[in-house]
Order: sequence, then C-alpha cells, then structure tokens
Amino acid sequence: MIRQGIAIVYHSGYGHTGRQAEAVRAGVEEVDGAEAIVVTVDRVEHHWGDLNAAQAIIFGSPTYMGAVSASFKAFQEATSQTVLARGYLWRDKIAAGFTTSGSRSGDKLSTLMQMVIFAAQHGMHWVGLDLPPANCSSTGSEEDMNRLGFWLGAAAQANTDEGPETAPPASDLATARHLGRRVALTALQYARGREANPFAREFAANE
Ligand SMILES: Cc1cc2nc3c(=O)[nH]c(=O)nc-3n(C[C@H](O)[C@H](O)[C@H](O)COP(=O)(O)O)c2cc1C
Repeated sequence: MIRQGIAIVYHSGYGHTGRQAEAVRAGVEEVDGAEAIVVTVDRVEHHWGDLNAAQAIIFGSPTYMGAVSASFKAFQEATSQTVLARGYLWRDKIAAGFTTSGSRSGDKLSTLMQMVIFAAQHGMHWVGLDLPPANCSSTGSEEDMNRLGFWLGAAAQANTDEGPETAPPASDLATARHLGRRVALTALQYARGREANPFAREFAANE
C-alpha cells in the first residue's frame, strides 16, 4: 500500500488555531494509508526534511490584523531559501489551509488567499473545501459544518474571551477535520494516479 505523509505546519499564539490543527490531524488519520506529521512554525528548522518528504502540506495560521501571523509569515519567507532556492522542492505537492480568528469574518479570506499564493509560488496544487453552503437559511444553524461559509480552506471563529478548551466550537473543528480527510484522500488519489500513469513517471524521472 502507498503510505502518504501529510504534513500540517501551523502557528498558534493562544491555542485556538492549535485546536484546529489537531482536528485537521484527526481527519488525516481517518484515511487508511495516510500519516499526519504536525509541526509548529517555531520548530520548523528541525523538520524541513519532513516537509520536503510529505505528499501534502496543510498550512495553518491565526488571522492577525487581517493576515497570517508574523510567525507564520517568517516561516513563509524562510522557504525562499530552504525550499525554493534548493530546487523547487515542493513542486507538485498537494496544499491546503486553515485559519482561526475572533470575528466570524475577521478578514480570514485574506489569510487563506495569502496561503493560496504562497502554495502557487511553490508550484503546489491547492485543495479547497468541498462542503455545501451552510448556516445560510432558516433551517441552518451554528452547528453546521462550514457555518462560516468559506471554501478556500477551513475557517474557525473563537470568542476572544474563551480559551482553546472551549473555542473554536465543535462545528468549526468538524470542518477542519473534514479538510484533513479530504486532503489525505486527494493525496492518495494523486499518488495512485502517478503510479499508474507512465507519463507521470517519465516526468518524475526528468526532474
Ligand atoms: C495581534 C492580533 C491581531 C488580531 N487580528 C484579528 C483580525 O484581523 N480579525 C479577527 O477576527 N481577529 C483578530 N484577532 C483575534 C485572533 O484571530 C483570535 O484571538 C484567534 O483565536 C487567535 O488564534 P490563536 O489562539 O491560534 O493565536 C487578532 C488577535 C491578535 C492577537
């Protein structure tokens, strides 16, 4: 069986995005043949090899001032030297992302878009969220998965007066779990396609 490493690399200042990262990990681990590797950006210097070896990398950051956090941005900038300059090492990996903020919108879309551009700069393939519209009708509720209505990635909202033991709520964690499972399934599908496709093998041999 092909085993696929799915790396989750994230920053969390106060633990809320960390809860989301754990939910993403749980979703990855639901898929036979997928293994999750969770790395925080402050320890990334010990894990470049794990990220380079992964089939997929899922990025996570809180939304601070309508953008990724400074710590996450420092990680992004470090990849210019450690990944791009060493031979475009993340080209053709699967990518996805998640973010938490205090407000329901909180300008999280900006954070996810920064991650999409970052993935594109690395030649990665972005995977969004395949959940239908939720919490947008008289029968919808805050308990719905994707209650915040994002599709570029998994979004969560954490009340600013609650710690990570109670925020974000279960619906947002279920959304994050769904993303982890989806990325793991996509990575497996991609790996099997590459195995089966002689042109893909030829392409890999020429890299
Ligand atoms: C410096 C700073 C900037 C923030 N900016 C935003 C923001 O732009 N939008 C928002 O909704 N919440 C904002 N927040 C709230 C955080 O997104 C929220 O507390 C989140 O849960 C923090 O995640 P963490 O615990 O993983 O760090 C900000 C918090 C901080 C500390």
